[in-house]
Order: sequence, then structure tokens, then C-alpha cells
Amino acid sequence: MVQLRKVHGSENHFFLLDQTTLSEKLNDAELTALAQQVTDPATGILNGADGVLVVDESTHDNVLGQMRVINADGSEASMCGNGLRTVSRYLAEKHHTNQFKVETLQADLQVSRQSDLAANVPAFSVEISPVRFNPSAFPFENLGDQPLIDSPVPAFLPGLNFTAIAVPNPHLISFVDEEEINNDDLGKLGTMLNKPNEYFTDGVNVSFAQILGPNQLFVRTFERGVGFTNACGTGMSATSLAFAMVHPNLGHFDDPITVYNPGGMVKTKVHKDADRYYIDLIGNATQTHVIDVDEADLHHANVTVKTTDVTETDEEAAYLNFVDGLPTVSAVEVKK
Ligand SMILES: N[C@H](CCC[C@H](N)C(=O)O)C(=O)O
Repeated sequence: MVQLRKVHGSENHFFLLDQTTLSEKLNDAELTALAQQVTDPATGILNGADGVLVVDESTHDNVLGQMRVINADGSEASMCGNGLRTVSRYLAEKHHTNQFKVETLQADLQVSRQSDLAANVPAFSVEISPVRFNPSAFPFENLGDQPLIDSPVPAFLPGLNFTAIAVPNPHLISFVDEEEINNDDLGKLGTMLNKPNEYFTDGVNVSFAQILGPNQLFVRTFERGVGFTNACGTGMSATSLAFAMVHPNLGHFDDPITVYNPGGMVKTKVHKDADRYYIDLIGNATQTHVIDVDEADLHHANVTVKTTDVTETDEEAAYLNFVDGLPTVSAVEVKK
């Protein structure tokens, strides 16, 4: 028997698999099949999830481990902010250390344990980078050959301005009012841009953000490879950077920005050095279940109620208690 873990950051749920605990690692095709099976509420377990986080060794110096991200549809993403917090907690507890680097597809990122957000609500800070604006980083086409910063794109939605930021997974952001963030425009645009289209040929995560005040946002995201999630860590990070760039009187570099989302709240800090932007994403790293499963069932993408033995932790109640203490800023329901 080996273990899967069910984890979340702001109720963005994942199954976490540590390849180093297996007698034989899953190959890429098996990882794709496992993600599609176990995250589907119909075929998987525990109401499914938004993706699978794959932990493995890293060969890089001063790096504690490697994270790969497989979306629910089986596509691989270059980065996952909520996921990286939960992987960081897993590695911190496995290796008894609280500050280290994690290898991701395009960068080794600095992570560190933070004070618990509330009793039994562990928290981590993770670096979100590299940050890019050039069209080829997404890629996007037929939107001009310059970065898309606070520009109208009538073909997407008349009257809205859009900003595109890759961190390094691709994000499209618009600052909107409360009516716009709650209607079905985000779902329609997210669906259109994640089917074959002439703009984002590899898809894109689409976020609408409502400015609540100085350094305060509410962000709702339709994710590439998943659909609506309760929160998107890289989406909230990219949106915070767009906030500081487009509304500098309200979004301040280097100051903590509070980002509410349907699943709770995180803090971000956006930084601009001489030659780069980078973002700190600070939020919960909650482990809700430990799942005993035969390794063969992982290889065969056959992780079901009949093939697993699930132990629930006491952390979800603690997290919900933390959320209950937050101001109510959105009518959007939490996706279980
Ligand atoms: N769906 C994203 C990956 C997951 C990112 C999100 N869950 C986060 O917390 O950053 C993509 O395909 O780029």
C-alpha cells in the first residue's frame, strides 16, 4: 500500500502523489490517465479534485523536491500557486525543514512556512515566477505583437479591458464590477478561449477581479484544463501584479494585498526588481485526507471507493472556521 493525499489551497483541491514512495514511478501516460480518473467526481473519490500534484526528487542544487501539475483534463501546467503551497508543506514535514526551494517546470522557487492562519490552518509563502508579458510566452496570437496591458478586446467582451500575464502559466485578467463578476460572461469567455480559438492556442486561465479598496481584491477564475475553481493561486498572483501595474494608486508594490476568492482568502506581495517582476503568494496549505491505495491501482488509474482506505484529518473543519471569520465579499458558491 502507498499513500495519496487530498490537499487544498483556498479550496482549490488536489490529490498529491509522491513518486519517490513508489516501487516504480508512474510514467507520463499513467499520470495523465490517473489525473483524468481520480479527479472526476463520477469515476474518482472524495468528490474528485482540480488536478494532481506530482512530487519527485530534484537533481538541482539546494532544491528539496520537484513539483509537476496535471490538470483534471490531463493537461500539464507549468505552475500552480495553491498547489505549490501544499507541496511545500508536504516536503517541509517530510524533510523537517521550513525554508527551501522547489523545482517547477521553468524555475526553482523559494518557499517558506508562515505562521498558521488560525488554529490548525498551516500556511506557506511561495514565490511565483518567472513573469512574462510577451505574446509568445502564452502563446497568444491575433492580439497585436505587443504585451496586452489594460487593453480593450471587443472580440472577448465589449467594454472590458484585458491584461495578459504569464507566471509562467498563462493568465488573462480583467477588472470588473460586482454585476460582471457574478454573471455568466466569465464562464462563456473561459470556455471560448479553452476550446480551439484564434487567440490563445494553448488555452488560458481567465480571471475577473473586483477592486474592494486599497490593496484589496476579490478574484474569480475559470481555469485552463479545469473550468471554474474556488481559487487559482497563479491567477490571484497575476491579478495582483496587474492591479499594481494598472491601478497603482490602489494596488501597491511590496505591500501585502488581500485577495478574497470563493474558497477563502490569500495574501500576495508583488515585487519589481531591476530586471524582473516576482510575486509572493501566502495562504493555507491544508491536508484533508490520507488515502491508502495499492500502487498497481495508481498505475491502472483505478483509484475508487472500493480500492482505497481513506482517513480524514481534522483540518477541513479548522479551515472552514477560518473562512467563517472572513468578511463576506462574494455571493459565489464554494465548489465542493
Ligand atoms: N489550470 C492551470 C494550472 C493550475 C493553476 C492553479 N490551480 C493555481 O493554483 O495556480 C493551468 O493550466 O495553467
